[in-house]
Amino acid sequence: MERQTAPHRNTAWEDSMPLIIETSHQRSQKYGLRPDSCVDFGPAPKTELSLLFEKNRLLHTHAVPAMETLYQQIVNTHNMVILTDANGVIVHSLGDDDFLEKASRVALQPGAAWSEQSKGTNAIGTAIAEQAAVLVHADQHYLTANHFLTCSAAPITDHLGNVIGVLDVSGDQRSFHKHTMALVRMSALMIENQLFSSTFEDAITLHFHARPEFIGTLMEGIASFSPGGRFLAANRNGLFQLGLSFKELQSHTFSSLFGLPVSALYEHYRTASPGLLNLCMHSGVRVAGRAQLRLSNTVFQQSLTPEPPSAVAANQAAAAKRRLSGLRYLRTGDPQLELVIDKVTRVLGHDIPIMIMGETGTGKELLAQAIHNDSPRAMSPFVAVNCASIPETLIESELFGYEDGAFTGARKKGAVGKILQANGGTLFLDEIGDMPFSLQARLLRVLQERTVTPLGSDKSIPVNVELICATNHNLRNRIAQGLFREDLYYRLNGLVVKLPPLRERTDLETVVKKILATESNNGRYRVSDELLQLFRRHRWPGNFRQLTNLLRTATVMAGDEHEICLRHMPDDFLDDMEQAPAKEEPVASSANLEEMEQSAILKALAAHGGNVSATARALGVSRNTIYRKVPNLK
Ligand SMILES: Nc1ncnc2c1ncn2[C@@H]1O[C@H](COP(=O)(O)OP(=O)(O)OP(=O)(O)O)[C@@H](O)[C@H]1O
Repeated sequence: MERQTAPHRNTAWEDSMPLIIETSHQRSQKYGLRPDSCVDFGPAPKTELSLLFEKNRLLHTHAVPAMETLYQQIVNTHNMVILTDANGVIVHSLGDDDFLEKASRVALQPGAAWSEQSKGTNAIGTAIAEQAAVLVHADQHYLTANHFLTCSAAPITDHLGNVIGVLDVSGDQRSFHKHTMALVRMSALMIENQLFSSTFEDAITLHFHARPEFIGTLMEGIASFSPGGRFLAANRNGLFQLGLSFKELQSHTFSSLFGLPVSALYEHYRTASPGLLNLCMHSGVRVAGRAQLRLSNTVFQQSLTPEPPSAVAANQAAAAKRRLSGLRYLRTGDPQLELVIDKVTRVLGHDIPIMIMGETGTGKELLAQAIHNDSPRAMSPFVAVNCASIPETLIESELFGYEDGAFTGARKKGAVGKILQANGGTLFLDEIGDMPFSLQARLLRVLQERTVTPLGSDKSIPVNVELICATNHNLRNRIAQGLFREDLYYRLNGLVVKLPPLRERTDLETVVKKILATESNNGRYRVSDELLQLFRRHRWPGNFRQLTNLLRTATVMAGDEHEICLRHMPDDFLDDMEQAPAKEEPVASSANLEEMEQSAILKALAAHGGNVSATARALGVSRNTIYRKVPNLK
């Protein structure tokens, strides 16, 4: 019987697939598997899962944002996004509920092994065996039990080129989409770049490309050098552009590769607005570059001294960067946001916990970081913890830290928890509503007693942190459901602010321009009027995260063109627009009536500069009504 191939095949990469599948089937046979083999689909024991998460903590941390972004692109398509370790064991998965249930029957869940040895030909195992992106469709899977699937996987490699994991999208084979593989490969690259950026501190990192507009995109090459200019590593695109292997590059320096002494690089960044570097690679190809200097955990864009940077320079540059990411840079003209910024500005430095509410991607973390940067604690650490993305079993050790050998799988020397890491600075607890109930009492104790006791230790360590929390749950509902402690809630909600969703923002055009300026590095792109109209009608379920991602891809699609228009939009975005042509009018349930009332009051407040009496007069209601309807105003 002829095996099915995924529809719409046409690239060279796709042409090599039949051979890869054939070879993989031969390997599967050698492993002693039979197409009708029954494999173990049972869930993995909890202890094994804890160890798996602990071993892959770094990969997981950097992969989750890319996975969530990827998932937003394929939501409601009967697909799931999967992250595995280097052996094909699933570490994390996100998916549509209906498909998750079906998937759990073939063990597409954390702890399950998808190496070729255990499941025969499949995208994850075959991507590991081939060290390449692989699409396995329907009956190309070796096991008959997996024939209902279509899977696209891309390996994730570290800065040395070792495969450390796999990113995969698996779904019902009837939901095959020709863009999925490209999305998976782009997301894997994004994770690799994230990991790469976090690997080197005390280093010069050069972002480069032959076309300046590609700097800051996924296409850019990245290479790191020691402060003295010795080559350390390059990302996948960096190696490709340099045209040398990692081994060959090890004997090179910044100067031998880019024809410029490191001292000239420092000199370049002494000027007030240094612009892009114009470099000539050892091969004679000219590239544009932007250097980034990382010193002792501090990232900064521009070295301010002629000498190899000192700690003083690092502090100056870090301060410059902080000024550029303070609250006033979030002001882009939306009245609801203006009100939020005014409120948080008033409590800065008063040790009042701030609770930021808002849908996913509305910029809660960005706001928290800006609050920290403008606060008197700006010189101390800002530490963010996402309570929803850390597996429940790890939150406790992540937050409180642990002593040597406190639990199986713990690192030998113990670890400092995030609370202590934030000492003197700000602790940002994202998705606080997802904090396990059992840990909420411990967190409350830390806040009240201002001490932390690491796991496996009997010593309490004094700690002083400013707390900012964020949630997209309604915490009062969670209290009513017995999922969130009321006492913790009242300890956390000193000032509650709500970030408006993108669809309600009145500054969409400014926001789009701002994102395009950041993404394209030199502001060369603009969005066509027609597309902007479409953006205004869209519901933006992923808010800023979705918009940023969409514009990032669009700038790559637009290439040399200056105007981004409909044809640069991905199909799924256009499909969404067709299905939901206009922002739906809100259905008047009592819950969203309340929200609508609140939103109208907030808008009126903004129009009256936050003056409650003037707002009350304008709306024809009493001041008390306003305080009652917007309880966070006090
Ligand atoms: N005002 C803004 N201008 C430009 N980009 C923004 C803005 N706000 C947020 N973003 C971008 O949107 C993405 C999501 O932002 P952020 O992580 O702060 O949102 P969030 O509300 O904390 O999301 P989640 O609830 O999912 O954790 C980030 O890439 C951020 O840089």
